[in-house]
Amino acid sequence: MEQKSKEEEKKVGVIETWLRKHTLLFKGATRHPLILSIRDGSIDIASFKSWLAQDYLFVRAFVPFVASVLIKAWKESDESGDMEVILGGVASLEDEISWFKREASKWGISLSEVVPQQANKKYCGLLESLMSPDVEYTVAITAFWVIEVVYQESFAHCIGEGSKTPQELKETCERWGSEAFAKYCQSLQNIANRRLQKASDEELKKAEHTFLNILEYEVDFWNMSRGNV
Ligand SMILES: Cc1ncc(CN)c(N)n1
Repeated sequence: MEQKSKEEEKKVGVIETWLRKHTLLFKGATRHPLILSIRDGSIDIASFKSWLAQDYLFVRAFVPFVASVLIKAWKESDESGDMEVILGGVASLEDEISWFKREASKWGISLSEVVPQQANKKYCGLLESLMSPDVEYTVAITAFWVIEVVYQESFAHCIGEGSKTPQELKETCERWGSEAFAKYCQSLQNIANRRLQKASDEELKKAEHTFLNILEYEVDFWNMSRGNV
């Protein structure tokens, strides 16, 4: 793909430029066969249950990561509104954890017995490395946005026009596919874009590397559940 000049990137927004440049990988993470199988109704429920159990563990590790982004916003942000957006994210994770517990009990999953699989451990390890105070706010908020937007784009696809998502999975898809979640992701994207526009070349490079890393880890995360097909 053609290289964009820095001036062009500023006008379009760094994230939009990356999304165009890395369309294939982004599609790989947001149109994974597991998601497509939810949308067309062919999903194997064992795969869904496996994803649910692993994601519960992931979300527990995601909470301290989001808290670390909040601390970075407090210390480094040039806009006070960032904190409110991130705080909203922390607050909604409490509800999300309760939802996972209810959903797990609905499907007969004992969450205390779930063992993290390799791809999950690796991804949680990445989250932990991103919590380091050495990781700049710009890189951390970009990571936060991409983690959230992968789920938003994926699950919105399952409830879009023509979807045959089974009734019992619709609530899951609504959780991340809703308009409200899309708006929240847009707020995160706006913060990340604002920061990236002012970032040094070195910071930009680190943020793009993290963006790509996360997309790959998301694909691996979906793949874990496919092992059950
Ligand atoms: C693996 C994964 N990625 C993203 C999300 C959305 N918070 C999630 N729950 N799990």
